[in-house]
Amino acid sequence: MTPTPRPYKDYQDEIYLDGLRGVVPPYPMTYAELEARAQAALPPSVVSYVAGGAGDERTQDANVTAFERWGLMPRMFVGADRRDLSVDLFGLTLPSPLFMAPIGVLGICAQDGHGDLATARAAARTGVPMIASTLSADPLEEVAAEFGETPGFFQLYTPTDRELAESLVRRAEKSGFKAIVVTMDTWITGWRPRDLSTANFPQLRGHCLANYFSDPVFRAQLPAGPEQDPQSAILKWVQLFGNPLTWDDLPWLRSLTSLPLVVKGLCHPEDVRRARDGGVDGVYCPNHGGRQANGGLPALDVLPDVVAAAEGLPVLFDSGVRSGADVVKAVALGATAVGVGRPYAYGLGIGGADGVTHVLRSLLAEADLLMAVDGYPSLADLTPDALRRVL
Ligand SMILES: Cc1cc2nc3c(=O)[nH]c(=O)nc-3n(C[C@H](O)[C@H](O)[C@H](O)COP(=O)(O)O)c2cc1C
Ligand SMILES: O=C(O)C(=O)c1ccccc1
Repeated sequence: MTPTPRPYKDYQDEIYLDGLRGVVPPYPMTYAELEARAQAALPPSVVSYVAGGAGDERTQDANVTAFERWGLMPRMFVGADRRDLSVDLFGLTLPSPLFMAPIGVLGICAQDGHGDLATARAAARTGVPMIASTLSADPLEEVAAEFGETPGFFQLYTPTDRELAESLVRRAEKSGFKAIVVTMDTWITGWRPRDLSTANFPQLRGHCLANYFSDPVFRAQLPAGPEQDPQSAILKWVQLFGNPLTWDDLPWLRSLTSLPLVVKGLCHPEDVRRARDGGVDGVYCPNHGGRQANGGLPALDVLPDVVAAAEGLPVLFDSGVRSGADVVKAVALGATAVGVGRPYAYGLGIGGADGVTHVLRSLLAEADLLMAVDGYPSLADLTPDALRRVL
């Protein structure tokens, strides 16, 4: 079924109509306010985990400021009164290029600890796909059950135990996930001063192991069920978590599933070419929101070379996207689909599924209105030519 183009600008009309009725917008309308309100609402250790990045966070900050160096050229006499933001990805027609990047330990951003389920509900309401992290507080089957008509993707952190990896993928297939996204850049976590300051990172584990604890292959390796002996279960997970995969493992990864396979963390054109030759269906170019390696390039700056090396293969992008204008710019630089991480985690922090829905609808309304105002009625019109460098 092809979804009809959605007039995302309607969110603006809704807010103004509420205003006429005397309703004050319950949620913030700028990213700065969203961040401030979420950080005030969430416990300090959760804030350090979500907001923090690697080293002095220069790469994380540069991800955001990289967008300021590009400007969209306005075009007139276009008559862009109807916009089509839809995207074809892996045989699916998505209503927009926006998606939610995988966030591990997302549960703790919601007051009831079930942030993964709330996010999946927001996906169902908005049509914006969620890439569900391996590291979730609720089993992937329960997360998938909340997606409604919206497709969902499963992000795999490949454990060292191949049988366990296979079991996770089979479960994702059975639950109706539409693609497997394998993250390559986080088999070990980077140097994160904020997490080190609060020293709470290890405690987060208790809130993100539902997929392991519910897995028969994992459970078979434990002396007792994780319910009776959580300590041993967590230690087992630590042993199995990070697999420093090499190119030799790509044929095995490819053989794991007939679902579309996406590799996340590819920034070097040579890696993109090798992944393409290895039969992946899409490449995903982020730098993990600057959480893993400091001293690197802003993700947006590597995007054009990744797109060129992908030679027509879909390119998913994230890291630093904070506005609808950023989504438009990433598409113009060649991204097929554009993800946000922290913005929706903050939406969850201030208002659960409603908060996430607000963040997503705001991003989409802003992108849609920008395309209307600047005369770009469809994503196909957004090419690198539409952009100029800000001097
Ligand atoms: C709190 C947090 C947890 C994350 N956990 C995961 C994860 O489990 N798997 C993964 O592939 N990426 C993870 N990421 C990275 C995101 O998928 C994404 O690349 C990044 O957040 C994008 O940058 P942004 O936050 O600037 O939008 C995480 C990011 C954050 C902020
Ligand atoms: O924090 C992250 O970015 C992430 O991906 C992760 C990795 C291991 C454990 C928890 C989160």
